[in-house]
Amino acid sequence: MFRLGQVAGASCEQPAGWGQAGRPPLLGTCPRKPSDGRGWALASLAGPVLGALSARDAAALAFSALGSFAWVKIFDLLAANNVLEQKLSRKIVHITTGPLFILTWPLFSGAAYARYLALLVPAANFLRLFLVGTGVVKDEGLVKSISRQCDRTELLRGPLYYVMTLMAVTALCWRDSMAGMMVVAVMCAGDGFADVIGRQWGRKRWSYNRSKTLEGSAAMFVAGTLTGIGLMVVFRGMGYISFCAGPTFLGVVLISCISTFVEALPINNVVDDNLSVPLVAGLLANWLLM
Ligand SMILES: Nc1ccn([C@@H]2O[C@H](COP(=O)(O)OP(=O)(O)OP(=O)(O)O)[C@@H](O)[C@H]2O)c(=O)n1
Ligand SMILES: C/C(=C\CO)CCC[C@H](C)CCC[C@H](C)CCCC(C)C
Repeated sequence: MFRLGQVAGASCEQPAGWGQAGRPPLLGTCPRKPSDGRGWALASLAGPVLGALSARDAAALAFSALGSFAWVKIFDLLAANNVLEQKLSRKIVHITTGPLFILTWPLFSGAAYARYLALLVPAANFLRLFLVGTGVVKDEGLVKSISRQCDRTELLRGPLYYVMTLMAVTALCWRDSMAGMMVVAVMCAGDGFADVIGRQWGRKRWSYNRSKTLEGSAAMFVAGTLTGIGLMVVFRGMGYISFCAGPTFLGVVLISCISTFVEALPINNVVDDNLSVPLVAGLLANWLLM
């Protein structure tokens, strides 16, 4: 299989399977020459792009893209059929999609372009949220499963920031950086569990923010810490990162603690916690976990 590294590195090299004329095959067949020049130019571009993907990367991308669609759809159906309360459906999507997404990273090859391929999945979700949120595309199920009050414009805030953070983490951190794992741990599991536990069992309200509770913050701290450690252990097991457990886990605890404090600040009207929490966690992790 022909890889992108080869394309970038050796423009003179002609991939196996190209015809005598030096043109790319399109999905295994020889394309008929389109009548207009622009069409032929596009077909010529598509060939190398498709041909450049290894079977492994193509399968990983397909799995991640279909998985993201199917996962959100399951909660869309559960909320639509009132099996799950809408708020809980939204929070389960919030807690699970980020960690599941980064667990698909090892499916991709070691090619330099692999992270950008993986990034296409949150990017496609960004586009979907944007189109549905602005009303260009109608998707009541998506609105019901991930908005608080069945208001499509809500998709343009928390959920959109959430996928933007996943895009940033994929491009900047990828699988050999603990910072990305920590960001996903506190934004997804931490913030998500704060809501689920705080809403259900929260009693003691913070004096500086009456809408947040001690129980919610405790849940965020525990979930963020355990998910961060869990992701790091998994990626270490696969050989992508290495660390010394004692100081690293101490760093995780500290980052989780400070992120929990930031989440409970009364600043949600100024900056969404899908931006403030990952930003603080990412900066701290970059400093403490490198
Ligand atoms: N530390 C926290 C965080 C949340 N909550 C509970 O969860 C609810 C929603 O929390 P919040 O973070 O304000 O959620 P939203 O901003 O509404 O949703 P999201 O962050 O998903 O955009 C709060 O009213 C509260 O009952 C809590 O008790 N303690
Ligand atoms: C409700 C959400 C945030 C509100 O705070 C989360 C919105 C999630 C997106 C609609 C879907 C994101 C999908 C991921 C980029 C990919 C998941 C892949 C995996 C294999 C399930």
